[in-house]
Amino acid sequence: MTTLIDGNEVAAEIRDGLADGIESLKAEGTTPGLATVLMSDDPASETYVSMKQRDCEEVGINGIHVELDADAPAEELYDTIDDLNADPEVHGILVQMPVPDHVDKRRVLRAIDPVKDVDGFHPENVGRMVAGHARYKPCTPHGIQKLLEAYDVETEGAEAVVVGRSDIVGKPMTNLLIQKAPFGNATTTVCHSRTKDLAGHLADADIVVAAAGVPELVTGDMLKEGATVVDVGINRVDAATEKGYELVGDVEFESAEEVAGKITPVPGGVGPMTRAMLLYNTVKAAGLQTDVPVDLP
Ligand SMILES: NC(=O)C1=CN([C@@H]2O[C@H](COP(=O)(O)OP(=O)(O)OC[C@H]3O[C@@H](n4cnc5c(N)ncnc54)[C@H](OP(=O)(O)O)[C@@H]3O)[C@@H](O)[C@H]2O)C=CC1
Ligand SMILES: Nc1nc(=O)c2c([nH]1)NC[C@@H]1CN(c3ccc(C(=O)N[C@@H](CCC(=O)O)C(=O)O)cc3)C=[N+]21
Repeated sequence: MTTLIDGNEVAAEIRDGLADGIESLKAEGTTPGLATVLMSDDPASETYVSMKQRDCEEVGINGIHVELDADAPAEELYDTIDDLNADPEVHGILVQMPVPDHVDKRRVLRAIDPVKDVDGFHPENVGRMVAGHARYKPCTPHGIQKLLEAYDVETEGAEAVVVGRSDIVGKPMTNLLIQKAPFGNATTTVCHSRTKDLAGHLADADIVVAAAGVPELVTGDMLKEGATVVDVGINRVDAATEKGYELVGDVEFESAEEVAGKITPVPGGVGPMTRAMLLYNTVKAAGLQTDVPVDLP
């Protein structure tokens, strides 16, 4: 029997687990605040950001949203970040990626005060994570570790294959999986667009994390019997639905489900976990900035 990994359920448990920390902060006069900054007309980005704001409201985090025109001068974004860095009510800042081409993405990541960088993308935070003492683990890979924990997936000694090497998913996921730490200790292979024999690598994998942004790249025939399959991909493909599209992952669910031991769906798998871990990092950030001890789930 294949187990469906329910990201909505585990994300709800994480959100519940944040209530005590949020209470402790409020008792000391602090409401955790998360600022989201959107500089894009992309409808998918707009959807994600509004979901993040709704999550904040649900758990009692103060959500602040800033929207900039996609063709506004880059300076407007840099100035916005400076203002949010200086605002004591803002404990976490997320600039939705991608930013327009005329904006220097690396400058954006460096501009965010590292203690408010709840994405964990600032070079200082990347360095800390790689060195094994993360301040904020990046939300998607951290959420995946929480899913593995919730479904008793043993990573120690496992063969893991990460498909994709992006700065926001593939690289940090690989880093966490190879760490000498809980939900690490996996023997990890990273595949990318120049990989010659993706199927050959996948055939040996006990754990597959698919984050390529290619609809249904990974199919059941490539997988090892009983593998745990984590599908990060969120691809909008044209379909005769009310919205005119449907979401598909980087894994062909129908064929993969036949072979996998445990598998995440899209939607309802990794996506809700990414959002839950953003709330987690925001509560942690508020604790660090106010010296209030907070218990985290
Ligand atoms: N569920 C969630 O919470 C999140 C979902 N996503 C989704 O996850 C997917 C990946 O996102 P992200 O990491 O930002 O994407 P990027 O486009 O930044 O990176 C994609 C990676 O996949 C590799 N790749 C592309 N094609 C292939 C292929 N045919 N075979 C093997 N590797 C390939 C690329 O290789 P190369 O480096 O050589 O170009 C690259 O490393 C997207 O669908 C995105 O929407 C992203 C973030 C969070
Ligand atoms: N600075 C920054 N940080 C990010 O974390 C970040 C980013 N930029 N840019 C884009 C990607 C993508 N991402 C998602 C988060 C949640 C869902 C999510 O909640 N998905 C739901 C449903 C989505 C839907 O219905 O459209 C699900 O999978 O069930 C998806 C994608 C965060 N990202």
